[in-house]
Amino acid sequence: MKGVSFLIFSVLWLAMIAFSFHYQVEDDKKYAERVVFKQAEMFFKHLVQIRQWNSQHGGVYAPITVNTAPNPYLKVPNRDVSLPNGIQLTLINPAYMTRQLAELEENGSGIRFHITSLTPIRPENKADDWEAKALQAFAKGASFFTELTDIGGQPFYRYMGPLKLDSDCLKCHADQESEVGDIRGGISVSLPGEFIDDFVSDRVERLRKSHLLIAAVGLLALLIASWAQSKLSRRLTKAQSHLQLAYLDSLTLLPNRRYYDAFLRREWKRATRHHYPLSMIMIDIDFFKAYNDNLGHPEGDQCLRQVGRTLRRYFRRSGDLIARYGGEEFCVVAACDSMQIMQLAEILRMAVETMKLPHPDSNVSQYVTISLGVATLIPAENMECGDLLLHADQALYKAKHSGRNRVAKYQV
Ligand SMILES: Nc1nc2c(ncn2[C@@H]2O[C@H](COP(=O)(O)OP(=O)(O)OP(=O)(O)O)[C@@H](O)[C@H]2O)c(=O)[nH]1
Repeated sequence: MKGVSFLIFSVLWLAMIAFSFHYQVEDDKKYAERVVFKQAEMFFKHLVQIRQWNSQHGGVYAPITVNTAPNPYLKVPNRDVSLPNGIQLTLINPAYMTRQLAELEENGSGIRFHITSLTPIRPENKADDWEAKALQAFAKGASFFTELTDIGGQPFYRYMGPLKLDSDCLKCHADQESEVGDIRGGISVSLPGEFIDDFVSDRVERLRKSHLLIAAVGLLALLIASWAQSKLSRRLTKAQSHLQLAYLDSLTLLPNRRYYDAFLRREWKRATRHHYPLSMIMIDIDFFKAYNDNLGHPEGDQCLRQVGRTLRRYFRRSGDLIARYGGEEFCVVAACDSMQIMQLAEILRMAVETMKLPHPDSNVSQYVTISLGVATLIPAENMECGDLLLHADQALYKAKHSGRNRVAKYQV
């Protein structure tokens, strides 16, 4: 893994961790909200049960005190009674009881609930804007209404459920034009937002720690992988350069004799299996000894490099090979017929001649030239690849002895 890849993977990894953190925090918040609304719903249902108990008894009597004054909106016979010992009692109906409980609850736990209706008998039971919205929703068939909203600038999780008129209710509400099953109003339950703040901040802290740990472990793993990979690639590069040294001629950077031998054997076997012709060109620089003698060995090396570069330009196909055979000799192996190899040989000869590399001591040209011996065989089981080499060598001998700077073909 190179530096850039390591950086990209690290950024991707950290982005994934950030996404996971954000997703889980949001999910936990939603979960906490669901729990709070569920609590509010249970609170509402519990209140309804208590109210039912009260209405089943037609209300309950309690001593009249400063906090429990007779309910002026309760128009029933025997609302206030006196015990023989003189104690004054007043009837507490479900609505009155709910209001009293609401006061206790708000002062105690901070949970607020409010019995309300769109047409309240008691002005204090008037619905606030949010409750009015909920009551309108009940009128359209909603069975409950929830929202995270604010009361007096403070966040509250609010739940509201409808109150339906039953036969016990009619004992007190007989004067109203209502029937059993009608929605008489509702009770809103409001839980302070701060109820879940502690839970959420605790979860966020835990998630932050676990995500930081996972991010660090991931980065460490990436770092180790990157280090291991760069070590491996260093080894590979080293092995590759050893391999190149083993198979490349260091002067011309062409494949060397060892590579050529292996290549020829492999191509020979393949051509034998598939019965197609294999051709070879042996190439030798003309009067190279004289070139060396005249210009010096370093110039001779330079000449070999230039000839090698020029010849190499014609070999792009993976099935063809040009190699430095040894000394000032080059060798070509190609999977083609005799006509094609003759054409290629002539192209190579002209390519070297048109380099116009001055040769001060050549008998055939003022420039460096080459002689080429060409041979083609369709390999068979009873032949050897050395036969092809021998034929090409004999053709080269012919080219040399018939004047140099030419192509000669092996003739049986
Ligand atoms: N500079 C240099 N010369 C080399 C290298 N390898 C072989 N030679 C020289 O190549 C020359 C080959 O000479 P010969 O085999 O006599 O052939 P020639 O002079 O080219 O004559 P013909 O091939 O008959 O045209 C020798 O002088 C070798 O020293 C090399 O790597 N560098």
